[in-house]
Amino acid sequence: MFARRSVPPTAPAPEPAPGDPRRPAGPGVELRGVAKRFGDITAVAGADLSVPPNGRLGVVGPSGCGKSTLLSMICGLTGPDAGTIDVLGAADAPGRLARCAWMPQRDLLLPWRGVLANARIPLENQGLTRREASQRVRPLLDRFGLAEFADHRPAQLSGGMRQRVSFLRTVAADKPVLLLDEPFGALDSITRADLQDWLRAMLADEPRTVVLVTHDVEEALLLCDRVVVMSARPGRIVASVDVPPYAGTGAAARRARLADPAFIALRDSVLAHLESAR
Ligand SMILES: Nc1ncnc2c1ncn2[C@@H]1O[C@H](COP(=O)(O)OP(=O)(O)OP(=O)(O)O)[C@@H](O)[C@H]1O
Repeated sequence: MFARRSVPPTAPAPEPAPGDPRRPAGPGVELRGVAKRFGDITAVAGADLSVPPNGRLGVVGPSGCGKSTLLSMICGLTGPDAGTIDVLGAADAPGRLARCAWMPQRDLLLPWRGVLANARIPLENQGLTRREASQRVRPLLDRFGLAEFADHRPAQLSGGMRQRVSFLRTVAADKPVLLLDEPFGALDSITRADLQDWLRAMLADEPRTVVLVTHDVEEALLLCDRVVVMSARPGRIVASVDVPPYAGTGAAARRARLADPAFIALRDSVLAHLESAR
């Protein structure tokens, strides 16, 4: 249903210069001793995480354990109370924000803008004209099943459609780091599987550093090369599971993976960690 590439082909990109946010320098995403309190609530306690450039980390954990807070700290929108965060060589909040495309749980679509106009916001923010940004984003509408709805306002869309617009906007931002917070939670199972397949194929073609927060353990294991489990609040990393790569893309490869006894054993082990993390 969805085709593979994230952005329409353009002229080959030159190798990013040193200092360019797209150039990997050192670790992809690294957190050392990161903690965050909101008043009396300790949301995150002493988180240590390291994701190599173009690595894909899945984060699972009980509701309220601080997963979303972790993402908003990585991209610099929430300041940690303790610890350090580095994103592709940037330790300061504006530098981290420049390197990250963040898809929050709530879609934050602008109600007065249509689908296309919402999806092109990051490109407008990067200095493209509305026309140039529309040219880049429009081909993606079809791939996300939104072509007929280009001018529809968010209030005219279903929850699943709004989530697809939000996901499209995140991918279209074309940043080297994707922070995805339950990106497919509101989708029906067929569309969800389609978008998982699309994302996996896109990342195979155009690797990026990904931190994926999800309540779906299978989704984390299908899309990521490592999955960490957070404890109930205050959130700590209590388990880390390496996920062996698997060959192929698309629905057949996914189904074979889901039926693989090694995959089932991995899923059960993450679920067991989750149960003891509550
Ligand atoms: N801006 C805020 N002000 C006050 N408390 C907050 C704020 N953001 C998060 N919290 C609190 O911090 C804790 C962690 O919230 P967070 O949204 O990070 O959890 P989560 O693991 O993403 O939850 P869920 O899986 O339900 O989305 C919660 O107790 C929440 O109430």
